[in-house]
Amino acid sequence: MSGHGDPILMKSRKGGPLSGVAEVPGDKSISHRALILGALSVGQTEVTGLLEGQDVLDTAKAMEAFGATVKRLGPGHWTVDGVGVGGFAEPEQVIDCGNSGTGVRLIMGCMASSPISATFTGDASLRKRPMGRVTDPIALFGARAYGRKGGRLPMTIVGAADPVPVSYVTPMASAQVKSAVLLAGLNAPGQTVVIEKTPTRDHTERMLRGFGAEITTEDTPEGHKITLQGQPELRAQKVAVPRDPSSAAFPVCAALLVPGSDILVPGVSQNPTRNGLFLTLRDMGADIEFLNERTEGGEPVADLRVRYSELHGIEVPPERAAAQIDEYPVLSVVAACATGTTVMRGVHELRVKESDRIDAMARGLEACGVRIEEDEDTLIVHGMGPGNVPGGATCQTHIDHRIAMSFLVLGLASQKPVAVDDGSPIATSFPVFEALMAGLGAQIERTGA
Ligand SMILES: O=C(O)C1=C[C@@H](OP(=O)(O)O)[C@@H](O)[C@H](O)C1
Ligand SMILES: C=C(OP(=O)(O)O)C(=O)O
Repeated sequence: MSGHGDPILMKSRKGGPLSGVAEVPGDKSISHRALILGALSVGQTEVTGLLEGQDVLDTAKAMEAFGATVKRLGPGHWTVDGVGVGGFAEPEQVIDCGNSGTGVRLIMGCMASSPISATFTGDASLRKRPMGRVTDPIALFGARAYGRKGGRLPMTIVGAADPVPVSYVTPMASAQVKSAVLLAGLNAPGQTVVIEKTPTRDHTERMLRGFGAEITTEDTPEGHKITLQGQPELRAQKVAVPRDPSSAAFPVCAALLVPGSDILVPGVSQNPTRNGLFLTLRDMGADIEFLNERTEGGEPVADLRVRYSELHGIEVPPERAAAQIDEYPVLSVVAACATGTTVMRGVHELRVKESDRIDAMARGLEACGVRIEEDEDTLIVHGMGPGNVPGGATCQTHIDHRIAMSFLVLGLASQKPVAVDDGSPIATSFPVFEALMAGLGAQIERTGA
């Protein structure tokens, strides 16, 4: 069964200003989808800027197991020879999605409407995460799921031999659930409809359209409605993956918190379903300039110039939650270093990520001397003001890359160093994090296994 490697103890400490250019890797969500849609297309898809994080590498392996041919030509440069919609072969082995909720949930969706079975597993974090949110809607297509109690991995999905199209209102704000339903709808006849009350990241819709599917979106009284015409022939594409705003968040927040810093983060996706953190930081007083705004690979991108700023706490608009869902851990670090209180409501989805991120951040921040209030759906951070967070703790990361990187950012701005018990999960989404942060002048080190 999947593990996540040996723990890597890491520590960060205060140093001089951060400066230079931070070229963060390709977007994780788009990288997964480029491989998956490439595998479901006819012909050879060519991807540049692919994130070579473990989550995406696990999806690449899975696509091979379902019959696609996936090749690496050079750094971030990959090809996928697809099998076409409905062409997935039955994998001979268990599909191990490692740490990746996106990987497992999207892949379950794409095989659910084919007459094949597949068994999925993942690491100790992924095996705790709920899969019922995907197995419920794919059952409507005719697929069956046999998993552990609570809808947990390992789990076998028996795809529908004779799928029917589905109309589904997502019960939670989740792009993974929306995408799983749309991907299942590809191999069903007729129209599959997804309605989401809160719009979530729209990469699946944008990319399906780019690969030739007939897909429309409209705002209706019931919510944001997406209609997909089933059984299209998807055609191979060239996909240029923009840089990941969720990874950019770490150098951006570090530069805002370390006095005297001035950095440039080029080519970061500014897709409005992903840019919530940058808007929130600006509301807190951050000096972020959006330069050279343009479109690359069908996504709006900009170069971000970020300078050290004295920040103040705010009530974060809850309607912005979906557009910054993965950024709350590092936002709570920024909030701890800001003056005044930051209130984050509408964030219950954080409890079912790689870890319970509300709990992980609350416990670690408390250990670093910050006062926190929380309930099921809320995190409130009482900011201590610039330079006033004591730090000096070892924070538990619970096999969660974003928790690890967030506390390492905190250590750059706190009085005493901050350690994390395990930085190894950082490789799932941001394998060059340490080198990139070192290049900016950040003091982050490994302190032993
Ligand atoms: O669809 C995607 O690529 C993702 C959707 C989000 O998850 P949910 O769908 O669970 O909100 C996000 O947290 C995850 O990092 C990536
Ligand atoms: C939640 C995340 O990823 P996933 O759900 O794909 O594991 C994340 O990267 O923050």
